[in-house]
Amino acid sequence: MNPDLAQERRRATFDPEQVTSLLYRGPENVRKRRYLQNAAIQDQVLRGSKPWAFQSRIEQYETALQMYIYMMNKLDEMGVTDPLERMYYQEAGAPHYYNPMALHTGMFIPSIEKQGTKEQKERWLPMARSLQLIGTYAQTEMGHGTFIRGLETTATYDPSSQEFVLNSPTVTSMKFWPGGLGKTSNCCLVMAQLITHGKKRGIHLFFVQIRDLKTHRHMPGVESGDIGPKFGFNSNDNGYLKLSNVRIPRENMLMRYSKVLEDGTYVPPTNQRIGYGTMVFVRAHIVTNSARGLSKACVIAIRYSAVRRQTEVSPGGPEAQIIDYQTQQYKLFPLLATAYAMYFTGRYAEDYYEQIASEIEAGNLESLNQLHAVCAGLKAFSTWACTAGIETCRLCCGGHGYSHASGIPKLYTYYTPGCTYEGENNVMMLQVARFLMKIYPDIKRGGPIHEFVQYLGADLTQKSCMTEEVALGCLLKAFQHRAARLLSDAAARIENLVRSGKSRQEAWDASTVALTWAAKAYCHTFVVRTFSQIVSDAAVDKSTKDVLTALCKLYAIDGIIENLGEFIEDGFFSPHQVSFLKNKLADLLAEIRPNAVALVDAFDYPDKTLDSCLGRYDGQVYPALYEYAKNSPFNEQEVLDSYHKFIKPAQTEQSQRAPMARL
Ligand SMILES: CCCCCCCC/C=C\CCCCCCCCCC(=O)SCCNC(=O)CCNC(=O)[C@H](O)C(C)(C)COP(=O)(O)OP(=O)(O)OC[C@H]1O[C@@H](n2cnc3c(N)ncnc32)[C@H](O)[C@@H]1OP(=O)(O)O
Ligand SMILES: Cc1cc2nc3c(=O)[nH]c(=O)nc-3n(C[C@H](O)[C@H](O)[C@H](O)COP(=O)(O)OP(=O)(O)OC[C@H]3O[C@@H](n4cnc5c(N)ncnc54)[C@H](O)[C@@H]3O)c2cc1C
Repeated sequence: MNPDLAQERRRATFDPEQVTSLLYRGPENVRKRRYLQNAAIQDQVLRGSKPWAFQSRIEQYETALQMYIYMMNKLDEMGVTDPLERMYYQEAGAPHYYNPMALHTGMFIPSIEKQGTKEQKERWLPMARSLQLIGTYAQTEMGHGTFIRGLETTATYDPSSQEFVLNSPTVTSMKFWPGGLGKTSNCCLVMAQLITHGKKRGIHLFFVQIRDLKTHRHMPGVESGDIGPKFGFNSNDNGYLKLSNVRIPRENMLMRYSKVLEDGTYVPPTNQRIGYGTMVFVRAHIVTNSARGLSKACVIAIRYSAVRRQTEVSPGGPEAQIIDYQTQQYKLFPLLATAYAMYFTGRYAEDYYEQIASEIEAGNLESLNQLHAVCAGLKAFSTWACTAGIETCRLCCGGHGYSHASGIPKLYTYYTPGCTYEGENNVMMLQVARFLMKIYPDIKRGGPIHEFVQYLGADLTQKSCMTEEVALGCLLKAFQHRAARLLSDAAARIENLVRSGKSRQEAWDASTVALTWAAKAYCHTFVVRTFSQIVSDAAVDKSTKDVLTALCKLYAIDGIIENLGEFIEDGFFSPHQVSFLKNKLADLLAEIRPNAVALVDAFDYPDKTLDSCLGRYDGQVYPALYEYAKNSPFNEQEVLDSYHKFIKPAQTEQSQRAPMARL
C-alpha cells in the first residue's frame, strides 16, 4: 500500500461505509453489488488476455461479444434478473468494452415491453431474452436524428396482403448509428412514417427482421453494415440500414397505444408522443450513468493526486502531494461534489420515472409532459457535467492522464456521446424551455402547478438572505431566484419581440439562447434541491452528515461562482455577500481535503472496474505504469521490422550523402 494513501484513509473523519450505503440504497444492495462484482472479478474467463487499447477494432468487438454472451449466461445461471444488478456484474466483468448488445437489452426489449401489445410481448420477448432475436432501436437516419417527425423511412399499409411495406426512399433516409445494427442484430425496431389509406399518420415503431435467424444472412430487401471507426464505442458495430420494399405482417407494428386495423383504419394514440416513451426511459437512466462516469474519473484523479508528489515546498524539503495545492483542490473537489449530486439526482429521476410511468400505464397521461421535461433536462445537464468533468480530471493527472493507462481517455470517449445520443443536449434544453414557457402563465397567475416549479413565480425584487455563515437554505434560494429571473427574462424578451411585430415562432427562434439559459438554471436548481434534500434526510451519523453537507454546499457555491454574472446582474447578491461565498469556497476546499480519498473510496469501485494504473486502491501507480508500458506490442521485439524497412535504408542513404560523424 502506498503510504500516502494509507495515511489519507487514516485521517478521514467519517465512515465511508455509511456513504456507500446511502449511494446504493442501503446495506443489502451494497452487499449484493459487492457479491456480483467479486463474482465477475474472480472469474478466470473474464480476466482477458491483453489490455483493450492494444487490440484491433475487430478484436475489441469479438472480445466484447464473447464476454457479454458469457456474462449473460452466467447471470441467468445465478438467477440474477434485476437490470441494475446485471449491470454491476457486467461493469466489473468487462469494463473496457461497450457491449454490442447494449441496445438489445437497453432499448429493444424495453420498447417491446412498454409499447407492445400482450400478444406481441408473448411472441417476441421470450425469443429476445434467449437471444434467438437480437434487436436494436433503429430510429436515427443519416439525414435526421433530432427532428424525428422529419424521418423519411416509410411503412405503407397494404390492406390486400395485410402487410406493411417498408422503404428507405433516399440516401438520407438510411438508418444510421443504431448500436449493434451493423453486424450483431438480426432484427430491429424501425421508427418509420406510417401511411394508411394514402395518408401520413406520423412516426411509429415496427418490428423488422433484417437477418435470417439461422444463417444470419440479410433478409430480402435489406442492406446493412457497420458505419466504421468512431471517437469511441469501437467495440460496438453502430450500423446503417437500407430497406427496399421489405414486407412485414400487420401485427409487426407496435400497437399498444395506436393501431392499424385490418382494413387500414388508423386508430391514433391518446397522446402522439407516447411512442417516444423509450427515449424518456433511457434519459432517466442516463443521469445515474453520468454520475458513474464522473465518479470513476474522480476516483482516479483524487487517488492519484494523493500519491503524486511534485515540487519542493521549501528548498530541500519533501515534495508536496499534488492534492495539497489549492488549485488542484479547486479543480477536483467541486467535481467530486458534482458526482455525488448526480448520483442523488439520478436516483430521484429514476424514482420519478417509475411513478409517472405507472400512472401512464393506468391510463393517466396528465404528467407525461412534465416527465419528459424533467428527463430531457436532467439528461442534458448531467451529461454535460460528466463530460466536462472527466476532461478536467484528465488534465489533473498531468501527462499520465493522456495515456490509456490512466483509464480516463476511455471514460471520456465512452461518456461524451451522451451529450448527443438520446436527444442532443441543446435540443433537450429547448424542450425544457418549451415546457416552462407553456406553464409560465399559470406560474404568474399562481394557478395550480407542481411543486417542482412553484418557486418560479417568486417575487423577483427580493434580495439574498446570505450571511457569512452561508446556509444551505439561502444557497437554494439563490438558485431559485436565478432560475425564476432567467425565465422571466426569456418570457419578457419573447413578448417584446411579439409586440414589435414578430410572429410567436419568430420571437421564439430569436430567443433560444435566453431560453436555454433559463432551462439550464432550472435544471441546476433541481439538482441543488435534490442534493440538499437527500443530505438533510439521510439517516447517517453526524460526522458523515457534516461531510455530505460540506460537499453539498461546495456544489452550490461552485455553481454560483462559475455562473456569477447570472446571480449578480440584478443585484441579488451584494459584493459583500459574494466575498462571503468566495471565502466559504476556500474554507470548504480545506474542510473536504482530509476526507477526499475516503469520499472517493465510498463510491466503492473495484480496481478492475476502474481499469486504471493511476486510480488503483493500493496507490502502486508507478510499477503499474511500467507494467502497462511493457505490454505494448511495440515491445514484443527488441528491434522492429520497420527499423530494417525504413530507418536503416534512410540512414544508409543519408550517410552516403553526408558521412556520419564519429560519436
Ligand atoms: C435499471 C437499469 C436499466 C437500464 C436501462 C438503460 C440504461 C441506459 C443508461 C445509460 C445508457 C448508456 C449507453 C446508451 C447507448 C446509446 C443509446 C443511444 C440511443 C439513441 O440515441 S436512440 C435515438 C434518440 N433520438 C432522440 O432522442 C431524438 C431527439 N428528438 C426528439 O426527441 C424529438 O424530435 C423532439 C423532442 C426534439 C421534438 O419532437 P416533436 O415531435 O417535434 O415535438 P415538438 O413539436 O417539439 O413538441 C410537441 C409536443 O410534444 C412534447 N414532447 C416531445 N417529446 C416528448 C416526449 N418524449 N414525451 C412526451 N412529450 C413529448 C413536447 O413537450 C410538446 O408538448 P406541448 O405541445 O408543448 O404540450
Ligand atoms: C454513440 C452513438 C450511439 C447512437 N446510438 C443510436 C441508436 O442506438 N439508435 C438511434 O436511433 N440513434 C442512435 N444515435 C444517434 C443519435 O440519437 C443522434 O445522433 C442524436 O439524436 C442527434 O441527432 P443528430 O445526429 O441528427 O444531430 P443534429 O440534430 O444534426 O445536431 C447537430 C447540431 O444542430 C443543432 N440542432 C439540431 N436541431 C436543432 C434545433 N431544433 N434547435 C436548435 N439546435 C438544433 C444541435 O444542437 C447540434 O449542435 C447514436 C449516436 C451516437 C453518437
